[in-house]
Amino acid sequence: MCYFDLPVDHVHGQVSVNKSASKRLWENCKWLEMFEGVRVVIFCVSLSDFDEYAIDVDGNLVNKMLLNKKFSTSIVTHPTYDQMEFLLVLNKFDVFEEKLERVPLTCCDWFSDFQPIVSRNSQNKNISSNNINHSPSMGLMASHYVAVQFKKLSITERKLFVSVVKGLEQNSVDQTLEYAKEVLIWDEEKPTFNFNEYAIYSTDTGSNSE
Ligand SMILES: Nc1nc2c(ncn2[C@@H]2O[C@H](COP(=O)(O)OP(=O)(O)OP(=O)(O)O)[C@@H](O)[C@H]2O)c(=O)[nH]1
Repeated sequence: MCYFDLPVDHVHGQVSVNKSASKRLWENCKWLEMFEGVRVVIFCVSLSDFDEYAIDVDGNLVNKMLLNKKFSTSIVTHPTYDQMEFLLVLNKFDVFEEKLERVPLTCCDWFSDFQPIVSRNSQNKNISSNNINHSPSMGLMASHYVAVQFKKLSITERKLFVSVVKGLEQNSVDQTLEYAKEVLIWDEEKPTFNFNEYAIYSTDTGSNSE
């Protein structure tokens, strides 16, 4: 199992990709030096991990989403990332949607209290999620729920930004990288930012309180 962290060098307009094997991440902390000067960490998790299993560092078979949870918690609370913004990228949305038709999200212990309100319209994947006359799809409800679960992990006051992506679609990836740039701009303007104004327009899934 591997994780991607994408340090975005906003000043130089560069994005460097760092794919790290989780085992090495736990055993060797030299990689922390690579994050010097990085202002946003893009933490990538496959939504489709919820019913998959992997061997952890102790040799136990563990649900991949629970491993993501453990790893995410350790990253978010690590002092190295104290001053960095976090963007959680929930990848493989297409696989996730397809999988939800066969496997309930609740099969993962962490998501056991997921109770979507299912209407007939929400079954129809052809309906645009932007159409306010129709319920959101199961995929959207479930990805929103997963995002909130990750947000709840942050014991700090820090905001966790979330983007849902289909990694094989260029537009989808581009949108996420654009969002990462917006996060950096938000970070720069934070000291003069009007938070009340932001609350009105934000489509973000919210903070820990949600
Ligand atoms: N359908 C789909 N495939 C994807 C997406 N993102 C990555 N993949 C594919 O998934 C495969 C595994 O890629 P990664 O997730 O990068 O690799 P990995 O982490 O070693 O694999 P997993 O442990 O299975 O997640 C590759 O064939 C990718 O092309 C996505 O959003 N949708």
